[in-house]
Amino acid sequence: MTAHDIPKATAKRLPIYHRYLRFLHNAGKKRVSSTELSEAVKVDSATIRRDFSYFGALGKRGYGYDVEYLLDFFSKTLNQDRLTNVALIGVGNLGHALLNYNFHVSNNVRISAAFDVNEDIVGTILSGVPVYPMSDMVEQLRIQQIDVAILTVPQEVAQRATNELLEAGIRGIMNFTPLRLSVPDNVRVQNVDLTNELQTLIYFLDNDIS
Ligand SMILES: NC(=O)c1ccc[n+]([C@@H]2O[C@H](COP(=O)([O-])OP(=O)(O)OC[C@H]3O[C@@H](n4cnc5c(N)ncnc54)[C@H](O)[C@@H]3O)[C@@H](O)[C@H]2O)c1
Repeated sequence: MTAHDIPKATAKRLPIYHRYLRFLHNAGKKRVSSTELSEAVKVDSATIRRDFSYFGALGKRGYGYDVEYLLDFFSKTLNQDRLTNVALIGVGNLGHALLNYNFHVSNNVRISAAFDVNEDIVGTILSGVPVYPMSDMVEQLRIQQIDVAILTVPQEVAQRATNELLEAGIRGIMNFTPLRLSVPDNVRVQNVDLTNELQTLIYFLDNDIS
């Protein structure tokens, strides 16, 4: 089974499993039961067993799951062994926060180039990441073989910046702007909306849905 055949909901949980397995492995644990895993990652054990079943029978009754084997398996599935360089477009409030964070918990993704129009920061290095002018974007993305970008520009310029990203051959955009971007079918957009997330949380609390 390839990553493409895994249901989307399962694929979304893989990084959560992966992070906890890495933690267990670092702590020297050799095996873990689905109940233990369930309590740690807050996913019910039936879901965990079903998720894992997509990868073949990985668990053994009465033994649980082999931590090292699972970790190795998930690392490969998630491409954790490969470093992916990501670009950040728009280094304002949110962009700065993301640059500071720079995905420290993960060994395999990092923002390696940032782009902005603000003359005050262009040409500087922020949190170890060079900030280039937008006019260098197409060239830099090609040189650095970057095909994923995080978009944190003002809404009014979001489509324009996206068009430039498309010109540079981008394949995936993590879109923090409120604009629904127009992209061709072969480009994937992941919209991130914290307000939405917060409202969903409040809705669940108000309606007592677990
Ligand atoms: N999804 C969320 O939950 C969430 C949360 C906060 C903000 N946002 C959105 O994220 C975006 C950024 O918010 P912010 O508070 O960091 O804004 P900001 O104004 O602080 O930063 C925007 C940055 O983009 C740069 N910029 C402007 N035009 C540009 C262009 N054409 N090309 C490249 N860079 C350009 C600016 O110089 C600035 O550095 C906004 O669209 C905002 O609505 C989303």
